[in-house]
Amino acid sequence: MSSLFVNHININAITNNEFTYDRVKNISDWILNRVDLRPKIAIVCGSGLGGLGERVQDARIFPYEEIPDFPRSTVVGHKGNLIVGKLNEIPVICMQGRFHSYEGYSNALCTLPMKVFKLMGVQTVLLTCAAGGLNQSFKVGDIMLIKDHVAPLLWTLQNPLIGHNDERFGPRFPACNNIYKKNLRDIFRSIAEEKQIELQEGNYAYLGGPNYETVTELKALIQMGGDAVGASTANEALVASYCGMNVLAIALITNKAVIEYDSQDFPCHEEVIQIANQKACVLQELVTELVKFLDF
Ligand SMILES: O=P(O)(O)O[C@H]1O[C@H](CO)[C@@H](O)[C@H]1O
Ligand SMILES: Nc1nc2[nH]cnc2c(=O)[nH]1
Repeated sequence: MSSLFVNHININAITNNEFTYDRVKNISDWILNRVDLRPKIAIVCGSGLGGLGERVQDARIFPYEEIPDFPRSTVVGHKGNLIVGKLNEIPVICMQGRFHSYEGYSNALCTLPMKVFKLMGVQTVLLTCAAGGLNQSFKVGDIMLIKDHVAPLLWTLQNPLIGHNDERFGPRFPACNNIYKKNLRDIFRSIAEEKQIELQEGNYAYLGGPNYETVTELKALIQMGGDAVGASTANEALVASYCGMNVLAIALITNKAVIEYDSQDFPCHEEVIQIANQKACVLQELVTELVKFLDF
């Protein structure tokens, strides 16, 4: 089987024709052949949130570069390990670092792990991310449960579902009005309530990055219904849902969107990582409790 990569650059930029069922199955079998556990829950750690992976016990750690046909993590705050083990006694598979389209990966490649999870037998995908707060009532450090997304990039040829559709993954025309499952959000909310952790809920706006947004773009995203903005998660949620898996997604608000022109404030990745690191333990606590309720 020939590699999809030339010097780690994805040569399959537009269609997902190269991500055949057999090729994805090859990756999924490669992982399953190396572990005894059969996780039904997958967790994706966002920028600065990889500490969750360190909570996984009896862990088998696979650096991405060891996994056949897997992309590499190139972003600070994304370690690039796939971890299989137990969180709170529950079998999980955890991505310590994700792939973003601004790294030069097509959205089809960014979301390849979702298809791998599907073929491994995963039923629930838990996505985490760092995001900028568009909703002016949000504070830095808030945790936002994602209710829905708006993703202008996915209205274009960047949509990861473009190309040949293999029905063994999902339908040609998937419905998307119910991606982020209410029952999972309800469970997460009740865990937060019990722990007296304040929770926000809102819509995630997805842009490709790598630049942070202009003031006018931010205003447009607010008009579109966005409460937080980032460069991930929505593409993964779309593909996970298309594959028939349950999706829960949580954004940590690491910065407030600067929606005044001529402001001297500006976002930066160092601050995103710093805030994510500071607040990661709260998110980790919630997720560790949550997995007990997802292993059905
Ligand atoms: O979405 P995650 O991977 O958490 O990362 C977020 O943080 C980075 C910007 O600081 C962007 O990649 C944005 O998407
Ligand atoms: N695009 C984008 N990604 C982020 N990740 C964390 N904060 C932000 C932000 O303000 N914009």
